[in-house]
Amino acid sequence: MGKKYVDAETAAAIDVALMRFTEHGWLLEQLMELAGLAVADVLDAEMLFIKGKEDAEEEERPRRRILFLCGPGNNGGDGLVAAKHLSLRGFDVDIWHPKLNIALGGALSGGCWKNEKLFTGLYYSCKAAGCRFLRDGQLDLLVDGDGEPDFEKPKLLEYRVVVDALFGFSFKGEPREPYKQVLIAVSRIRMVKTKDRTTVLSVDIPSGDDVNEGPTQYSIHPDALVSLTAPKKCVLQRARLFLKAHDAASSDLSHLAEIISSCRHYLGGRFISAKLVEQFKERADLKHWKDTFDQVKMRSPQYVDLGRVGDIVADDLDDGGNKE
Ligand SMILES: NC(=O)C1=CN([C@@H]2O[C@H](COP(=O)(O)OP(=O)(O)OC[C@H]3O[C@@H](n4cnc5c(N)ncnc54)[C@H](O)[C@@H]3O)[C@@H](O)[C@H]2O)[C@@H](O)CC1
Repeated sequence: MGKKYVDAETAAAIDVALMRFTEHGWLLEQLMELAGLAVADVLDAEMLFIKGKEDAEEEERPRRRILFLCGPGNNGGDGLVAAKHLSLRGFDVDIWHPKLNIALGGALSGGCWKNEKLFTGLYYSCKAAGCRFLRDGQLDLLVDGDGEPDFEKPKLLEYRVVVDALFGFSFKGEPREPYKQVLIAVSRIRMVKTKDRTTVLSVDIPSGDDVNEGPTQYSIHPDALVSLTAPKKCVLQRARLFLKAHDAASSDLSHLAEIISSCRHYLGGRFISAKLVEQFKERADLKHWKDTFDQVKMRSPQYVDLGRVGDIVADDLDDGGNKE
């Protein structure tokens, strides 16, 4: 019973199995393209929640600006794919990807980045789609809505949406720079109380979370999360934290509870076959997520809307899912 939420080790093993040539035969490029496409589709749908998109009049265009924060691994690659698709759909897309900046500057050449060719290709397709890459130091991390918009050095709050594609299921330990300062800045966005503040969307894992243990002091608390293949344990830990914080007397904790529970949760990356379910049945309940996708077959091929993280808790408490 249980095991619906997968741990870091199982998520990595599923990834390896999917890409084993004679087993499931997926290529990383294929998985990443579909994962990134799901993120783009979710964001497009999310825009209906986010006021200001409806008519794309010229004066509204800054409201359609999206910033992608991309980390050094494949989570960052999902971000690049989603950025490309959204730019092709008419959004103004900026990308912060420090590892690509270093690679393109020549410092990472010589084969020390296994997927350099894939990422360099993504760089050029993002550029061709109209995305702008921010140079080092070009992003103003102050979470301060005042002052004139500065196209050359945009502030986080000038974006309508910030996409957190910093870290996925291989994140470990305390974040290193330059990512640490960015995590701290983005986590502050949720504290801004203005009506149309920047929306934060996380890819696969809210960055800063310990994949198995859940939120840490560096965690981003997104408005929306797109889990890929199957939600990870940190989502369940968030749900547990929500219940604990919800019952607490302190107003800070109840604010945190509200933030966690209101996060909208989606599932993308439809890669689960009956064979994969069978292969991993001792470690994970992938059948549950395969069925979840199967139920919505034709309506949204790229993703499923799972409701709010707070709602998932209630379901899981009912069926005892993942209780150790
Ligand atoms: N099976 C799936 O559903 C798919 C997963 N994909 C994505 O791939 C992700 C996993 O990719 P990766 O294994 O490359 O891992 P991540 O993208 O999680 O990141 C690994 C990178 O982060 C660095 N890192 C780890 N801890 C750090 C720390 N504390 N401070 C700074 N840097 C740190 C590592 O050195 C490595 O460069 C998933 O979360 C998902 O987003 C997709 O690309 C393809 C499909």
